[in-house]
Amino acid sequence: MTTEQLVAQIYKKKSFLCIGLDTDLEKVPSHLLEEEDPIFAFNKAIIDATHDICVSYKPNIAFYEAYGIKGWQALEKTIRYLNENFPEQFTIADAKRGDIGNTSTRYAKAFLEDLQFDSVTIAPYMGKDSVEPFLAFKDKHTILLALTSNVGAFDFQTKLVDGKELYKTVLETSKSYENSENLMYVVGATKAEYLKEIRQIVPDSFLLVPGVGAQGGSLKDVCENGMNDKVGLLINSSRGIIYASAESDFADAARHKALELQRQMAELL
Ligand SMILES: O=C(O)c1cc(=O)[nH]c(=O)n1[C@@H]1O[C@H](COP(=O)(O)O)[C@@H](O)[C@H]1O
Repeated sequence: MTTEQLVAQIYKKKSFLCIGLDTDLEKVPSHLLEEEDPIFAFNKAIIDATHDICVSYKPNIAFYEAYGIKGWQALEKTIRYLNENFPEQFTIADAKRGDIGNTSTRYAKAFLEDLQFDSVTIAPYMGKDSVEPFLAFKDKHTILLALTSNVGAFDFQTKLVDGKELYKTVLETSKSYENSENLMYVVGATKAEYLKEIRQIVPDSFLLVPGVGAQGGSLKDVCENGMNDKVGLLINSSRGIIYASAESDFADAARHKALELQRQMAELL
């Protein structure tokens, strides 16, 4: 999917919501555990109930890998279901990969070519040759961790290196990578006060902003500081939406929570 197509969807739906499919069998309604593939059954119900009010889905790969081959099969079914039925959705493999070049090439092939995700999250720590293999895919997007939502972000990301915060160096340096137009960045919603400065470095890039809902980030603060003239934001919420209820009404409850966020987004557009 191109960035222009993503922007068009955002204006059409008046939504820049990304729903996180962090599917945990300890949290899904117990009646689903009788299904042949409970993870996929849960994801499908959530997608069917919310696809018209969000523009993106982000399965976090850890939640699938944790169930071995069955988890991977559920991930495959989920991305295939999305691509076949809702091709307008921007899909994110939240895998946080990145390795020496030839290994990154295999990760990129797995998520962008084999599974056909639109994008994948990448850790920048290993630098240029670990990121560029992902950027080589046309109309696919590499979402680089810049300033993350967790407390550990202060261990390295905000530390001064040669007089500059490390996350700023990540933003600036990555702009010189080949095919850097395919870059997006992760900035946690809990770090909204940093967004104005981040926008000075990457005014046009899309930012994936997780951390509203369960982690306490504010949608309003993120939009005030981080929105650009093409919106430029994808706001992710996972637990706050998908686990709104653990009963048989879970999909309706998820829709209700997603709708609350979408309505706030529509007002901010
Ligand atoms: O890359 C991410 O998506 C990510 C980066 C970050 O800084 N913080 C963060 O929470 N995430 C992911 O975003 C999701 C947030 O989930 P909730 O806190 O349940 O909304 C999880 O899948 C996290 O792994």
